[in-house]
Amino acid sequence: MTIKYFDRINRSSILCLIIIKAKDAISVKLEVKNLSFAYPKSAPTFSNVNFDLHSGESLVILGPNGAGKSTLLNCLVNLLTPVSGTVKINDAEIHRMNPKEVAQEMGYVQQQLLSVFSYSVRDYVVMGKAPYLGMFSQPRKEDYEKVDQLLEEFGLSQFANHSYADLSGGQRQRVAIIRTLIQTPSIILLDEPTAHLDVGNQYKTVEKIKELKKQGYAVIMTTHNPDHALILDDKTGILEASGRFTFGEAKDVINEKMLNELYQCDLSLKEVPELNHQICVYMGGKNND
Ligand SMILES: Nc1ncnc2c1ncn2[C@@H]1O[C@H](COP(=O)(O)OP(=O)(O)OP(=O)(O)O)[C@@H](O)[C@H]1O
Repeated sequence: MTIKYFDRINRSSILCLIIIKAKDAISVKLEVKNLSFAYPKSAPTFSNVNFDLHSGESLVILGPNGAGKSTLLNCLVNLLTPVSGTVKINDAEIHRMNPKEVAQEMGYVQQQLLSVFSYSVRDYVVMGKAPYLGMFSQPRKEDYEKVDQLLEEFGLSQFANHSYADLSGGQRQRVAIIRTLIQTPSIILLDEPTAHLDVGNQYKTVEKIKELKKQGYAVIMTTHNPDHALILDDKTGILEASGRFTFGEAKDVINEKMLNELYQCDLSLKEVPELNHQICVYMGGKNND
């Protein structure tokens, strides 16, 4: 088993959540077969993870703290080597690809975003182009124009010339997503992209993912909020503490029994007439009264 260095993420501009984009309308297929992983001298983190994801689809991965969601994403982007199983993008096995090739296909926004960069936000974001640049080449004017356009779209223009290190956790998270979009991968993974966000920015992020799907991206995100899966109403993966992974449509895999067992908490699913999906509500023990 090989644990690759975190530092590679910066060099190759792989960022953590997963999004897949159809480059120039090319359709993309991510195929995960019988994927199992264990840290050294530890019980398996997960076993036999199986799913396919296509361009324009999203996969929301739910699971309690420590279940292995980040570990699974790290295996998908080839930062961790699984004990067994395969990950293929358009039939190419990811473990046979070099870091630059992986970064051209997959953009990864990790959960822990380092605050050590002294670059301006604009320069940090444009580094998303790194997988396409030669050793001595520079980003082009069009690359900076795209950066400025995305900063504007995400409401972050006023921070363009600020130091990345001075941003708040939530601002860094959104800037990291923009850097991933500049990377124009075929696949983007987002690990808890809403973790540092206020409630408004959480839902804006979910809406952004809907937009990205429409543009042809496929998105994989981890979250602790089942409502994100219910809103996106697409593929959902449930990773239990036991390492068992269940994959299916949100409406087929999310139910009250599953939620209560997964989170060891009194949760209900409620219909909201104005919405065409259910929402998850904490019952505060009312179900046990
Ligand atoms: N480098 C490592 N070596 C050994 N064990 C590890 C390592 N990294 C993580 N773990 C363990 O693997 C398990 C899964 O961790 P992981 O971070 O993937 O879970 P998670 O579902 O993403 O958790 P959270 O929701 O709290 O972010 C945990 O028990 C964690 O302690």
